[in-house]
Amino acid sequence: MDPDAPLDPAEFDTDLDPAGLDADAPEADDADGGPTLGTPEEAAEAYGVPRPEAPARSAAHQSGYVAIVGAPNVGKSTLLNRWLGTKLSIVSPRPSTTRNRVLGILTAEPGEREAHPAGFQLVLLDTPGVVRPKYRLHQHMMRDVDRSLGDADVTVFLADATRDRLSHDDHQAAERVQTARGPVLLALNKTDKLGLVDEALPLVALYTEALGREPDAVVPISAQEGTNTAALLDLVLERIPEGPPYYPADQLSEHPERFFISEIVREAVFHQFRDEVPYATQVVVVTYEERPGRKDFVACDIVVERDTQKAILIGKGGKALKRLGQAAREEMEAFLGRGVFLQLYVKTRADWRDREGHLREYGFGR
Ligand SMILES: Nc1nc2c(ncn2[C@@H]2O[C@H](COP(=O)(O)OP(=O)(O)OP(=O)(O)O)[C@@H](O)[C@H]2O)c(=O)[nH]1
Repeated sequence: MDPDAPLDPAEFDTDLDPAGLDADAPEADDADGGPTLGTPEEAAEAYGVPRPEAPARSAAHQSGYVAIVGAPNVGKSTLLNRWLGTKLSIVSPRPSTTRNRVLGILTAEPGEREAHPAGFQLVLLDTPGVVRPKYRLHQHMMRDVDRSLGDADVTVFLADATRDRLSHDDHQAAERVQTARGPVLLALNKTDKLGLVDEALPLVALYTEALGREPDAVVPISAQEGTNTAALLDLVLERIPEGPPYYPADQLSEHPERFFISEIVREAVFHQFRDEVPYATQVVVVTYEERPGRKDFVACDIVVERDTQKAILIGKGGKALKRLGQAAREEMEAFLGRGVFLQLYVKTRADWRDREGHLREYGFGR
């Protein structure tokens, strides 16, 4: 059997009412629920980290880069989405979902926010979870992390508040964060899972030791519930330089729609398949056509490393692939706000995660 032969194109063309992603997005930063953690000052005091002198709130427009860095699965993409008030970066319960740095642009135009009347623009960088590289792919991912740390005016070092000690990946992340160009804010996430926020206190000392310095601030948050995420944003803004916007006010990202389309398929793979399959999967958008008066036409290759993985993705009688396509199409329609006609093809590229040629073809290392 030719591994590259297209399957019967899985066609997913039912009439779904495309719903705006915003409809499901949590209210930006004022959601109820989770423990109330108080002001950043109280939080910093509770966590025994003196809050250093923060610069006075700027009267001029501010702009800068903010890197969100941490071990896999700590909630970096969830925080990016929370701040943007929309789902831009894919999220899954499995570690190492994010593979490229995902850039989201948060703009407040002059007069839009009372606390920041001059307006601001933050270029938020969601980075892949820090791991010890096992494949060449991981090396590219870690280069993305380092590049983000080098670009960032402020780094948010995100950690899981529910751990009782640092994992190997947390240590690796702390080591990389040591190279951050600007201030480092330690945010302890998932506090909604704690009975008392104080349970996370011992982590502050452990992270301080791993970083080799005191963080510039410590903030317990819940990215999922929106607890203290606005306070964290305020602490970030206090450290962002004055400057003009880099991007037009209505631009949310610099990635093309094709990038998000491939990420949506990849996210669906993470949600529907277990073990190694999602990690061995890359998605390439082969065709993306907007067709006036008709649904958009999207064709994607789903690339895996082994024929056994291909068989799993396709499933008996193509059932698994059909289910995957249906979920991905619904998400795409919500993202694009338009109807989509989606075709998926599964292909095998042996060991692509370790083949420089394939990695370049898939956009790593550019
Ligand atoms: N309870 C709880 N779960 C959270 C919170 N933030 C994120 N999560 C969950 O943690 C899991 C990982 O979240 P992601 O945002 O994908 O984490 P990430 O750090 O971007 O992950 P990688 O891509 O692996 O680096 C998902 O199941 C999220 O729903 C939180 O504040 N509270």
